[in-house]
Amino acid sequence: MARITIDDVTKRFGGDNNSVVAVDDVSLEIDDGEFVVFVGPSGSGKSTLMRMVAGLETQTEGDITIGDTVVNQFGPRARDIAMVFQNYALYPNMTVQENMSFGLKMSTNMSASEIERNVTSTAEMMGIANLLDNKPGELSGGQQQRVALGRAIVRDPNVFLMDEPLSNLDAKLRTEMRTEINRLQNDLGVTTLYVTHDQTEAMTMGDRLVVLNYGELQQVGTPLECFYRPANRFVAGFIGSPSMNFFAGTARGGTLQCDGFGYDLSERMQESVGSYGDLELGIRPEDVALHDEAVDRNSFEVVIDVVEPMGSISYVYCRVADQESEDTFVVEVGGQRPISEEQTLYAHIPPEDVHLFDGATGETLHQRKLDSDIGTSAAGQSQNAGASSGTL
Ligand SMILES: Nc1ncnc2c1ncn2[C@@H]1O[C@H](COP(=O)(O)OP(=O)(O)OP(=O)(O)O)[C@@H](O)[C@H]1O
Repeated sequence: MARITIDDVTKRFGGDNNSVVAVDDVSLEIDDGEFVVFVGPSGSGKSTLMRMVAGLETQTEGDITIGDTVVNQFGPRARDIAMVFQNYALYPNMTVQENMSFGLKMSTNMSASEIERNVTSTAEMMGIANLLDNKPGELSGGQQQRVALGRAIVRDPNVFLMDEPLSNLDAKLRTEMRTEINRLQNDLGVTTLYVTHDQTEAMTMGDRLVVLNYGELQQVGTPLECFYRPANRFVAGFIGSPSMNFFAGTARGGTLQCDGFGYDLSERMQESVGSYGDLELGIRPEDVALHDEAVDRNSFEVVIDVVEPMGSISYVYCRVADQESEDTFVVEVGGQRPISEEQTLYAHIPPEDVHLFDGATGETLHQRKLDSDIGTSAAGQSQNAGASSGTL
């Protein structure tokens, strides 16, 4: 097990004239035994950051420390890490037994019988003991992924690095393996970095999320902190599914004038943001209410675009009435509530659930109220990149 420190790390690809900044001055501390998920859209620098920790890529600037050792000059072998990739990277001509033994044979002085014992017990733990004589081509995707995980675990490394390990699996298997990786990480207690672009995966795995966009750190915090206390509009929009709804508007004298409706800013909101300026109002789909009539000044008529039944809930895609804009926002309602596209309904946005963002910078200016303290992150630190925490 090991603590990992990433210190002012930048990675630029290409020459001076057409260089790409894949990772931009990222600093991060990962605790011994912690499970940290790098999450962000495609091209945000997640894999590059992980590959630098692995020693597969060299940073342009900054230091990476594993345990007490600055590993900048060390190749992957010397870092005592095990990686699991999206494409499994199993050797097709070797049996499962041989695939799992290979790393141990190459990098340890273990005897053949010791290696066999370790491989067998890990294969039993992973539920693949009956497949040890098979070759990867004879296995399903889920079984291959178990072998890839088993091969990493049997090496008993200081650090696990996993780059989108579940993205080739179907939805059901993905959910199963997600639970399994959580359980394994918990049992083994090995420091783990996990890359995904899937925010649902990110929310359900890991002690802390590292949210990246365009190579820049947006927020580091527990999944709940990132969900309820997003550092900026990007995090608010990225974490949570369906995404937070946003309404752009201009505040004048305490009323936020959005396209098609005015929203009275509460006293608490005005304390956070003032009464004038360009803002974006953010509200989660589960926090918007749909009524048969306007309940107060902060209600507005909507046109129902599409109703998506999901079973216990439905997603209702709405537009603000009498607007040319085709933009929709989504409301979550109970699955048994009958809603049709022909109905006239009014959306109500409760002030206690509203987030407000700076219209120009996206910085969080005001956060929703919470019923309880969501706690601090596992490492006792929540790093909000360039954002105020706002008023509760
Ligand atoms: N070897 C390379 N040469 C040039 N540019 C690269 C190289 N590797 C990555 N990049 C660029 O660096 C940026 C970050 O890429 P990276 O693969 O780290 O993103 P990512 O968040 O992991 O994306 P994805 O989810 O699509 O894998 C992208 O703009 C990418 O095009």
